[in-house]
Amino acid sequence: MMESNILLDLKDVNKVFGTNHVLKNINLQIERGKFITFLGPSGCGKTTLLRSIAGFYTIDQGEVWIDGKLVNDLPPYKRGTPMVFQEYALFPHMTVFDNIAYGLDILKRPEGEIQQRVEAAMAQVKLTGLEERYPHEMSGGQQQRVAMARALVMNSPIILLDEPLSNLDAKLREEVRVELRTIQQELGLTVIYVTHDQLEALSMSDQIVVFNRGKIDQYGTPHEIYYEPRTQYVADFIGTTNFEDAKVVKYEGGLATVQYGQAGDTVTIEAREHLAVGEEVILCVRPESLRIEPSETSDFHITGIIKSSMFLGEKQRYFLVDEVGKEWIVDAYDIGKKVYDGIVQIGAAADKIHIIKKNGS
Ligand SMILES: Nc1ncnc2c1ncn2[C@@H]1O[C@H](COP(=O)(O)OP(=O)(O)OP(=O)(O)O)[C@@H](O)[C@H]1O
Repeated sequence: MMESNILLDLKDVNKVFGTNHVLKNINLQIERGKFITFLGPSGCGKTTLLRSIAGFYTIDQGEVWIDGKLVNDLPPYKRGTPMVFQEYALFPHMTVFDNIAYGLDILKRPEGEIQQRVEAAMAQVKLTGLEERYPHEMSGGQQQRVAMARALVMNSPIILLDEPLSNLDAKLREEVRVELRTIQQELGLTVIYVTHDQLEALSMSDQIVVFNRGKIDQYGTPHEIYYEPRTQYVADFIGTTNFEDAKVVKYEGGLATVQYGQAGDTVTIEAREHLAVGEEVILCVRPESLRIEPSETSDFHITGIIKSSMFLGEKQRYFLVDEVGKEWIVDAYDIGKKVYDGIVQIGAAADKIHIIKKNGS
């Protein structure tokens, strides 16, 4: 029989704490060898789902399948889904070797087997030779490798990481991020990573699951999540987006002509979902897709006054207030800190505008 590529299959998973319905009909399939991120603000249910997969919580309804097996009734240690927490939860008083051997010790595996498996795991994460070190004698990146080795030694099909980098400073975080992604790719591991940090999610993942109050709003590649958000919630949560209400006046062959703004201007945009004439939609435009004083007539344009600007290192961010008093954010990368006086136009090409259905979220 061919091995299925789906390693984790969640079917209609529901979890309730008292009167708090924390997970609402979660359906999700995760492929082998992928780096998956659960992304969303605090309290949206990411950790609850991770713990439900690991078996620390019993779900109220639904099914959790791991590697073709229904695991609803299995305790955590029989699921093969170790979790790595903040600061990797290494035991500070134990050597690296003992930290990695811990899970096998608990299972009372024979000495020789433990020795051999720990050495193999240490070689996989390139830590051979550091067996006798203590966690505090290692860099953040090395500690992350120990945490991974601890999961690898158990031959786990999935490794679950709950905000493992949240206590590190910005520079170390970035270093460890790269480290983690490298190990995952080199060893073809399946990793589920929980974070509320969108940059972390965008930069590390094969697929991102965006949570919105206990539901999945979108499951897609970082590129899809960023450029083709399915709901206003996703567009708003990931990066910065300008929104404009519009109405569909024509829809034909996947092209929607929409009317927007005070003067009733129109723009024709490729639409991924079927739209009806008369339907209310929201246009999403990223700050980097807008130009101030666009040289040629752009497909989409807004008139207003630049109220302020902000230096952000690689770019200058401008805040424009349009004719109805709404604020627009425009990022300029190439013009230095130019001062604009009086009425200006900002514009974007039609292919930089994304349409979302108004009832999307
Ligand atoms: N053991 C528990 N008992 C009761 N309520 C809980 C428990 N664990 C979580 N909750 C509640 O479930 C909801 C989701 O919490 P969860 O920790 O899953 O969110 P999260 O998205 O991981 O957020 P954070 O990033 O803050 O951990 C919250 O309202 C929380 O208060």
